[in-house]
Amino acid sequence: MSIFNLISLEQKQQIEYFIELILKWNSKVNLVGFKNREDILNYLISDSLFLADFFKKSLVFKSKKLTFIDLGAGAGLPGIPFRIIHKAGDYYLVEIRKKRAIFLKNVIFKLQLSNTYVLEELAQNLFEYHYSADIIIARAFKPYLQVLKIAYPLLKKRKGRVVILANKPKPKKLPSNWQLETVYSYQIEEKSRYFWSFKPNI
Ligand SMILES: C[S@@+](CC[C@H](N)C(=O)[O-])C[C@H]1O[C@@H](n2cnc3c(N)ncnc32)[C@H](O)[C@@H]1O
Repeated sequence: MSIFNLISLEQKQQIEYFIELILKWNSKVNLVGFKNREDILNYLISDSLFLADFFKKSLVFKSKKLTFIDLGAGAGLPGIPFRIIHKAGDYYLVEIRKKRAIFLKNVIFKLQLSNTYVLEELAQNLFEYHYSADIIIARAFKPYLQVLKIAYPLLKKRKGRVVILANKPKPKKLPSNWQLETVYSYQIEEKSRYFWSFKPNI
């Protein structure tokens, strides 16, 4: 069964509108490498749907009032399609490039995504600006060890989790202040992909 069968007609329409906006803006702002709807859907958006499924099934994430920080959001992946499905809590998309941040603000406005915000900041500065979160998400942002380093102070107070979208079943090595709590695996176009969910050792 396709992961797209798990979402409502309204969510499918919002995702189609998001793809339309990506394709429209992509001619002027370098957002994504893929140039057609099918590839964007298969290779970029599917991950977000599996991510929503992962959150739905995981006991750790049952609280409705979670705060999410999505590091290096780019064109809004995995954040925007995830947010179309998972509407609870607050969601911060962190993106340092101005044009991409403007695109993200435009998408949030057009799709009327509530409690979803863009931070045009360096991820490394968030702690200094007193941001913190329950869940830090990263897809194609930086090597996982760097993501964990940036995320650690942001999660410390809330005993949260870091979820990294990966192409390998598990990380090679892990710093002593982290443990790998869960690995969720799924397939896209017959290739395996993974969510690594890390818990800080506090
Ligand atoms: C390779 S793209 C991935 C985008 C998206 N997560 C995806 O999976 O398609 C990485 C994004 O992170 C942004 N970025 C890189 N370093 C950053 C930093 N230190 N703080 C905030 N954003 C950063 C880049 O501008 C870029 O849009």
